[in-house]
Amino acid sequence: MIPVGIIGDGYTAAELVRVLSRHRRARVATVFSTENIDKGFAEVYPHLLRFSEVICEKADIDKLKRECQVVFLALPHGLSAPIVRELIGSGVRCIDLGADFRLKDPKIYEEYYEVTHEAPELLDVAVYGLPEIYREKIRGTMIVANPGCFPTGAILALAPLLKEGLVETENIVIDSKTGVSGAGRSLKLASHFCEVNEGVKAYSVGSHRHAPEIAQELSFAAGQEVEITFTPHLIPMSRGILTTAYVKLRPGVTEEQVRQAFADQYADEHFVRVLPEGTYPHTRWVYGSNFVDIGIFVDDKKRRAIIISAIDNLNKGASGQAVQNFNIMFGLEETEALDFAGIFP
Ligand SMILES: NC(=O)C1=CN([C@@H]2O[C@H](COP(=O)(O)OP(=O)(O)OC[C@H]3O[C@@H](n4cnc5c(N)ncnc54)[C@H](OP(=O)(O)O)[C@@H]3O)[C@@H](O)[C@H]2O)C=CC1
Ligand SMILES: CC(=O)N[C@@H](CCC(=O)OP(=O)(O)O)C(=O)O
Repeated sequence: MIPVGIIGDGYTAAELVRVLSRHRRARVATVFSTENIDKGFAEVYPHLLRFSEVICEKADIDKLKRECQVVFLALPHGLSAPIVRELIGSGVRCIDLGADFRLKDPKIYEEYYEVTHEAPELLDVAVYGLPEIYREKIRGTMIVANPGCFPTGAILALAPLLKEGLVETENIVIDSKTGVSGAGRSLKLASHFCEVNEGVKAYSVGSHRHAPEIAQELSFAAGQEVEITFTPHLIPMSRGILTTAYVKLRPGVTEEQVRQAFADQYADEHFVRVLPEGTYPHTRWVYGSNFVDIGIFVDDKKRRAIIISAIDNLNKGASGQAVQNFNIMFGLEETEALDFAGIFP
């Protein structure tokens, strides 16, 4: 069994422990906490009773170096970078669920996250952990930058079209709706029941931190700079992200070419389900699972494609994808511990 450590005991850590509890080759050796030290993880999250015996501990990086082959960092941005530097120095591989290693340009990171990057020399060492695009690089890396939740849904919806040069690289509009668990477990006014229930609102309009991450990865796919407008909306549900993206078709591009681009890109991708024509994703079809569902509509008259994706923000948007990356890094079956359907209805 491969001993793994988890730093953090929030929602993504809980989803990691849930997924890893059915992993046949991994054992959660330790979970670090600040507020639940000495409590059983299943006491903090009773849905994990009988699925986890691990006790929350005070952070001790030396213990991770001694006992773990890989560490999942489930911390707010800014905290992971110095820890990752120390761990990889001792040969411990790291999967960072936060944002510290996703943006290749430290200036953009500092502009959007408003903190100085503490390990900019590692940005080129880290591999962006989207297996459907970077699988080969993920295999050999010491650091996986697990993607943000919105970027996972948006990039998988658009990369095939940009890679094939089928759509314009400007004026791409990406509209996402997210469940509240995306904000984490710690208490915040914006995720208070009365602030969220029975309503929908846009937030971080024109300034969300995931916009440069999406633009970076779509630009890599296109081989040229891609310009996007991204607006997230908070929806009164616990899990799930539905993303609707609008792109302009290049002259002469046909619906068949659009559909073929998705078929080609995702033919062998277990976790990407391109839905049949006329069927559009529902967040409940991926609830609790590592799947991303994609629906395609081509409006030939308006020369526009509308691509819709659905993910579970805590699973494919965070912890499921992190375990998928772990499986790839350690040469395991990529679907290990992850091959289950969502819960519906
Ligand atoms: N929730 C989601 O859907 C997704 C989250 N992510 C990212 O994953 C990371 C974890 O998110 P999530 O689990 O949802 O967040 P939570 O708020 O649920 O948990 C955050 C964890 O970080 C710990 N923490 C906070 N501040 C400190 C500190 N100063 N020192 C040490 N530990 C600290 C918290 O412990 P304590 O409260 O005890 O201080 C808690 O264990 C974040 O970077 C997030 O942006 C990525 C994709 C999706
Ligand atoms: C509902 C909600 O607040 N969602 C979060 C998603 C954060 C996240 O998952 O991403 P990082 O890892 O990049 O912080 C947000 O919009 O900031």
